[in-house]
Amino acid sequence: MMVTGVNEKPGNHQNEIEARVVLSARDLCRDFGGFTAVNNVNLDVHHAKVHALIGPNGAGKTTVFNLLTKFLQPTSGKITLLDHDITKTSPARVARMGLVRSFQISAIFPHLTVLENIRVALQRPGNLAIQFWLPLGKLDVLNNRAMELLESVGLENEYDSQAADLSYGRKRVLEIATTLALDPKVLLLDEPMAGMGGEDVSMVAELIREVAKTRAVLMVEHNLNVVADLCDYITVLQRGEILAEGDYATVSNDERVKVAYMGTDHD
Ligand SMILES: Nc1ncnc2c1ncn2[C@@H]1O[C@H](COP(=O)(O)OP(=O)(O)OP(=O)(O)O)[C@@H](O)[C@H]1O
Repeated sequence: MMVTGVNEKPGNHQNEIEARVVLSARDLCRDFGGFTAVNNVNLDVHHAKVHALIGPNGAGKTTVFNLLTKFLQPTSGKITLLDHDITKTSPARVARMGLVRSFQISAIFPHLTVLENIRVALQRPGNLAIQFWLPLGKLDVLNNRAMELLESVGLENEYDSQAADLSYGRKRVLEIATTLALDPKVLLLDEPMAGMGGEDVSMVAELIREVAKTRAVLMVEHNLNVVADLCDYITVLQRGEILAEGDYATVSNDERVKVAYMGTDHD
């Protein structure tokens, strides 16, 4: 029998963690010269949820990503990560704090093996767990951790293959695995399904679903079937502003969204 304290309500703590906002933007604006690319955007990204940022070309999605990861400074507004104000923090520091962005396939080394790619990622600056072990000469720890990571994404059988020889979808899985080496609290994915066929889309969607069990995922995605299937919450941008937000049913039934983005023929 499970014993609980008088004041404890089983499940409440878990609910609190799951409801937790880990990344937020308030009144985020970015001008380029006289042009406002992002205008008063407010976002709350929650732990253990998949949040999509969608919108037509030029809506400001990439600029929002660049602002959140600090590759761009906002003209005004505030960004908070895990209750810390990161509005003026450097990109390297926000990455160390747990906000990690995945850059599609170009981020992997094609002539290294799958395992070597993960080892490189594990040895990146900021990966304190591994730096702690290496001076002790425990290189096996690195290999073990790399294999664990490969198992967690289903690439363990390809550990000795050259990354260049992987299928397109598996290259994407490997790339996401390299970002997991940093143990992000918030993972930003820029069009993770770009250029992929159906089977690969299912494989990567499954991985994202798994990854989001223990962290927040914010993704820019054009494939609306993926968004419908995978994402808990959707923010629709248009001309730098939030046009609509909510779950897929809410945004896909919004007349303004139908007109501006989806077209009325999308089911
Ligand atoms: N460095 C820049 N200088 C000037 N204008 C820029 C700059 N970066 C983006 N813009 C403009 O800001 C607007 C938003 O661009 P952004 O790339 O964020 O849109 P997006 O939603 O990511 O589009 P896409 O889906 O085509 O990638 C566009 O009109 C773009 O031309």
